[in-house]
Amino acid sequence: MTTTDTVVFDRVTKKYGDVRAVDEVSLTLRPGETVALLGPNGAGKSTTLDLLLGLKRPDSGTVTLLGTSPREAIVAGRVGAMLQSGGLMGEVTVAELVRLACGLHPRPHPVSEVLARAGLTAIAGRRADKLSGGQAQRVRFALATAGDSDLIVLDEPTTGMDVTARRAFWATMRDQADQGRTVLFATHYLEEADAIADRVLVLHRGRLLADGTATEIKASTGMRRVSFDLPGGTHDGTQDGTSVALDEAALRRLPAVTAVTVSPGGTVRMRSSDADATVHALYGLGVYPRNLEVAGLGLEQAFVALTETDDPTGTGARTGTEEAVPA
Ligand SMILES: Nc1ncnc2c1ncn2[C@@H]1O[C@H](COP(=O)(O)OP(=O)(O)OP(=O)(O)O)[C@@H](O)[C@H]1O
Repeated sequence: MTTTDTVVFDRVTKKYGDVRAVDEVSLTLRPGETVALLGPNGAGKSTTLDLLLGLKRPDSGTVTLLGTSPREAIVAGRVGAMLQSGGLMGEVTVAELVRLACGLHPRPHPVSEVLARAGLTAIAGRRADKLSGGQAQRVRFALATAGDSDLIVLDEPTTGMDVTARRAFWATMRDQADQGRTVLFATHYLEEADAIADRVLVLHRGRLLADGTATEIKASTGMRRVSFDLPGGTHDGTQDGTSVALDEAALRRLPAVTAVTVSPGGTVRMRSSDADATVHALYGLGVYPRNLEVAGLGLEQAFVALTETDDPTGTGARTGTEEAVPA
């Protein structure tokens, strides 16, 4: 393993016509880091991974892998990748496919070890094109870890895997990072990013909106979650039982509130940029909430808050009116 930075993007831009799929992105990934790449559909995650793997060339800026070009790093077997698309070769067994991948790698691991790590030993004799979705994902994972690579790139790796397979997969990846490898994965599962990644990158409309630990990203929004139950499960939550029109619209008008949902059972969830002011105003309305909780945002809510304030007009206006506040 080398101490050179594993990945360096220096002001990388990739355009498709008028679309800036990747827009002036600069980042550095280091050995031993597990990094999640997050972003809504079309944010530029796959394009970023393609640029990183040398499958696409930037229009401007430079991509450096392990101190050299993506192509050279890949030819030297220093990068293992598990991409979303692509069927597996037919007519061959899982073991034959893994043997082939190991045979092509300059620093291969033993075939039996690769099969075992991916949980494929029991189905090693099956035809590779006759597998379930989750099994096929595990084969792709095996191909990505066939040799001793410095960087492992995974595009939505756990899609289709069941809970047990997912757990085993991430334990293995953690192990790979502990051995000094860099693991970069794109995902839509924010809870996985939160639980597994040392570092989270948030892409939106091609730009890198956030780069930090999950904790830093949650805190960076400056937002808090405020939740409470309305007395009696109704929307009339006054102390003396008299009615206040406390519907979603009224809650939305409270100071600093940026999002509201009210469940049919009367549980209110709000997002606020100043929880003290919001709660104070709530009491000011004569409402006495039960089970009041004020907490930091989860990664999913932080992600929504970050990406929705990055609107195309640059005005910070919210997108969508029927916004949900994930629990
Ligand atoms: N070959 C292409 N030709 C034209 N536009 C493209 C091409 N590939 C991607 N794009 C556009 O570039 C932008 C980024 O796409 P990309 O596939 O990188 O996003 P993504 O974050 O991986 O999305 P998803 O989560 O849906 O997989 C999108 O607006 C997409 O429509």
